[in-house]
Amino acid sequence: MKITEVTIHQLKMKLKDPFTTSFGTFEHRDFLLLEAKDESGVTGWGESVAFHSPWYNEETLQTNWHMLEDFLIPLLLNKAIQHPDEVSTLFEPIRKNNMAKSTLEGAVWDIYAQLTNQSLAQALGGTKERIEVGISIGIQNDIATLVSLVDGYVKEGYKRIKVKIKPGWDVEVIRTLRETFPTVAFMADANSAYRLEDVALLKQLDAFDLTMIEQPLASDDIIDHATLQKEVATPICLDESIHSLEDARKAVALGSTKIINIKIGRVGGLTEAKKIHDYCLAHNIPVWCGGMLESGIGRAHNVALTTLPNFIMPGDTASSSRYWEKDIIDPEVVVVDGYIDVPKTTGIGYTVNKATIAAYTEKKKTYR
Ligand SMILES: O=C(O)CCC(=O)C1=CC=C[C@@H](O)[C@@H]1C(=O)O
Ligand SMILES: [Mg+2]
Repeated sequence: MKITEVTIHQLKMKLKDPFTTSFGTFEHRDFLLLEAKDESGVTGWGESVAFHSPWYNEETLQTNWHMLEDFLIPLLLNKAIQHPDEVSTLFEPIRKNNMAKSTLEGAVWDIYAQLTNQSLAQALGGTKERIEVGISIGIQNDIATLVSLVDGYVKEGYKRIKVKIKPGWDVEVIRTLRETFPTVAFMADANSAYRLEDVALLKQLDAFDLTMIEQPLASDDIIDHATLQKEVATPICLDESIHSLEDARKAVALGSTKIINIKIGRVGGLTEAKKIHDYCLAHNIPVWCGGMLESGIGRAHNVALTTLPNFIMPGDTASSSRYWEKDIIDPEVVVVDGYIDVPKTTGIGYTVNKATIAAYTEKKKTYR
């Protein structure tokens, strides 16, 4: 297999619901799509999950475009490879920049699956025919609004509801949700909003039977999470702290985490994501697939990854219609009663709608 052409598309898509983070509120999702062609003309697609500003990690659309154009595409273009696993090996001389790496590697996996007449799920070794998913709800202006949103999603059939917490928006919010929805599976994502000194407050959350608390402490920490896990009963799940198999190994060895949120872009691609999955399976650490407000292409990659056996907790891969008036794939990703049927067709399993992509594209560039 030889990649002979790459096109980077920069898109802006309006979010149906504004997305509030520590950095502010986003009305739109800006992102890169990467379209790669091999020498036989087979086309594969990848998606950069980097945001337009470095609030989640140090990468942005612009750093991704720079890394792809000046380093990663030149390393791969016209290079004969046998398997997508070789892409991350080719990229080893490049430090970090995992989201940029994942963008190109994902397109190669899509091409490889088509060339071997497999779905991406099959190419990864996945066997599930449907995957169970949850939904992530951002911080709301008041608790009544949050309760109403949760009620709607529970009625839609989502089996797990993820809510954000931060100092001042935590114990009372979770208490109200638990009192209103006694049996719903709730988890809380703190996005590093707390410190080890907040242990007494975080222990109060033990009363509400959360399935996990995601990333309570610093985004580059493993040590303090181990100390915290000894103090709280609720399982800690790491997201931002885990960038590689090595990070996962150390976090598991230290007892810093009982669950890992795997995000393909954060860990540098599907090959590394599979290695982390396999390691966690061998060490009885359940994993689930996190979300990054992806378009249909990133969503399709998440669906395929989630078919691996140790993805035993519902992930954040909600339906396309949760985010977009019109997604860029046909059919869109649809959640029915908390499940997504896994496509059986080759590659990512959804048709990429180039006309819709063009409608959202602000700029693009082709490399040969
Ligand atoms: O894609 C989705 O719907 C999940 C989005 C989501 O919860 C997150 C995306 C990026 C950073 C965080 O805010 C949060 C997460 O940490 O998982
Ligand atoms: Mg998270």
